[in-house]
Amino acid sequence: MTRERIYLFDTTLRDGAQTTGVDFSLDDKRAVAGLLDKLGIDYVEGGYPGANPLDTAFFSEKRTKNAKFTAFGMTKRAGRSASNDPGVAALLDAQADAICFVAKAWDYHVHVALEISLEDNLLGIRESVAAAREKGREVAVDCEHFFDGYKANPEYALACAKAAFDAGARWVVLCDTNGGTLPHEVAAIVAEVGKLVPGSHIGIHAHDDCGCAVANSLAAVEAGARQIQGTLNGLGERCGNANLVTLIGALKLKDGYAKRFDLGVTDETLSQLTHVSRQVDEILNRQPNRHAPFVGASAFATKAGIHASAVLKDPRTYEHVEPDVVGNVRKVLVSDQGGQSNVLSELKRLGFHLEKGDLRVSRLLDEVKRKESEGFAFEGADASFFVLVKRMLGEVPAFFEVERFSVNVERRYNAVGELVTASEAIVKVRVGDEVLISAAEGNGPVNALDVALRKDLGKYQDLIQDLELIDYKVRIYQGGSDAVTRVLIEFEDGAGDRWTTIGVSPNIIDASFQALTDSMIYKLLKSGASH
Ligand SMILES: CC(=O)SCCNC(=O)CCNC(=O)[C@H](O)C(C)(C)COP(=O)(O)OP(=O)(O)OC[C@H]1O[C@@H](n2cnc3c(N)ncnc32)[C@H](O)[C@@H]1OP(=O)(O)O
Ligand SMILES: CC(=O)C(=O)O
Repeated sequence: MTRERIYLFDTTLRDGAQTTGVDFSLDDKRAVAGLLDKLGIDYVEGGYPGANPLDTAFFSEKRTKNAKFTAFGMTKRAGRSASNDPGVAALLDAQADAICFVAKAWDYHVHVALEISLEDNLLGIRESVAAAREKGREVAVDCEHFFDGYKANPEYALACAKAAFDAGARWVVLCDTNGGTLPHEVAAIVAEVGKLVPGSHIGIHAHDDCGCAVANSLAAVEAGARQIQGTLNGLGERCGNANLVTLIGALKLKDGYAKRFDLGVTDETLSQLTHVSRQVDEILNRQPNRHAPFVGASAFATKAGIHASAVLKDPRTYEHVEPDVVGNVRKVLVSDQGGQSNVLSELKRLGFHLEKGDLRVSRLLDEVKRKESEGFAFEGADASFFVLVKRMLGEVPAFFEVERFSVNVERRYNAVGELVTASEAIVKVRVGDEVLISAAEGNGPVNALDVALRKDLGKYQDLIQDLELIDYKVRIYQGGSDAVTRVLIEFEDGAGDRWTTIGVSPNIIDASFQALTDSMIYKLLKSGASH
């Protein structure tokens, strides 16, 4: 069977920039374009030259090596020629391989938003496409609101698509701009367009307002479309766009597609998918979605005991694809939902050699379940689990003992009426026969406690010197008067290793203290320190 090509068109840097809370700098844009280029995306839409200085600057040079670098903008305004339209001029001036025009395809929008005649809108499409073709650019036309427009006035929506194609657009992209269309409607409407415009020239641009953007994109492919527009991690206006990361996973790995279609994304670059997805979140300072298909930290994490038992026998029992093909990893979590298989798997990963049936394994499982009922959650605190196992095995030396600590938090106005906040901590630790007292100030009580605790650990001081507190998370575990605070603290050491510990207490400082001391003990164990 000959395989057809599906072209991927990324609009992270344009529609993705329309996401609430997302602001790309020029460097961010460069970095994202580089990631997309390496991944094998066919078109990288870099933004809207002329709309703002940053996007105009981004188009001062071509930013991709392999992908077609694409400039986005609207068709010419009515009442002037394309050559006299500053918006079209900015697009033609851009150092881009391709231009993607947005054009109205819903008669209602032409009347209400543009306030022009239906014929003038068609003229705008034709003349804008022709102007770009004359300058040697490849052209795509995003037919805005195509599906809503088709439902309201199919003849006019089709006339817009046909006008774009006849004027020389390589791609006529059908947009579900408001994201309200369902897969069966997309399939039927794309098939109708296919009677006028060959499927090899039809694209789909789906928004996710019904949670159907990926399904709609696949439905369009089934109906003949051969270009898919989307964004990394589903960024985009309102609820976002079709998530290209998910689509790449489906198109590359699902039999129905992988056998029929080729993509620019190779098997090798597919293994970078998780990295690319997380890198974009890193660039944007966003928390990655743990539950993202294919690439989320939980996408191959097994928590339930019955699942874990089967996964350890054969991962295919609960996994639809292998995690490493997309650069992700399998994880079996230890929690109150798990059984001995979960614990054994985690023990093996951490380097402990205990067998199923060993009484220590069931004792450990009982202890995990008991502690989780108090509010602990070990699935996100691997270092605390490690310390717990070592304790159960009697392998934690008495490194140090904290005899007492106190924390003082002050908020006051000074003599000249300025607000002053201060936090101080004092920690008294016994290390062997030595009693050490340290005091420290911090930008908050936990910081002060952390600094005081790590100020002087006597003979262990050198081993904890390189620790850096990376992240601190607090969650109230139960509501009402029984509320307990769960604190998760992430540390990194000089070797670049990161780990997370947990503390639980009705008192936030005490919970933080538990997590801090677990981290010190973990680091000392990791360093091979002895009593
Ligand atoms: C569905 C989408 O996501 S389309 C992409 C939307 N993205 C953006 O809008 C981001 C960048 N946009 C911008 O920076 C600005 O809107 C600009 C620079 C493009 C235009 O700014 P302004 O000239 O101040 O216009 P403004 O944003 O207020 O309104 C848009 C104008 O474009 C017209 N217009 C909208 N779509 C089209 C089109 N496809 N073809 C021709 N004109 C259009 C509107 O009728 C409106 O005209 P009006 O001012 O005569 O009423
Ligand atoms: C073009 C575009 O972003 C849309 O119609 O949603």
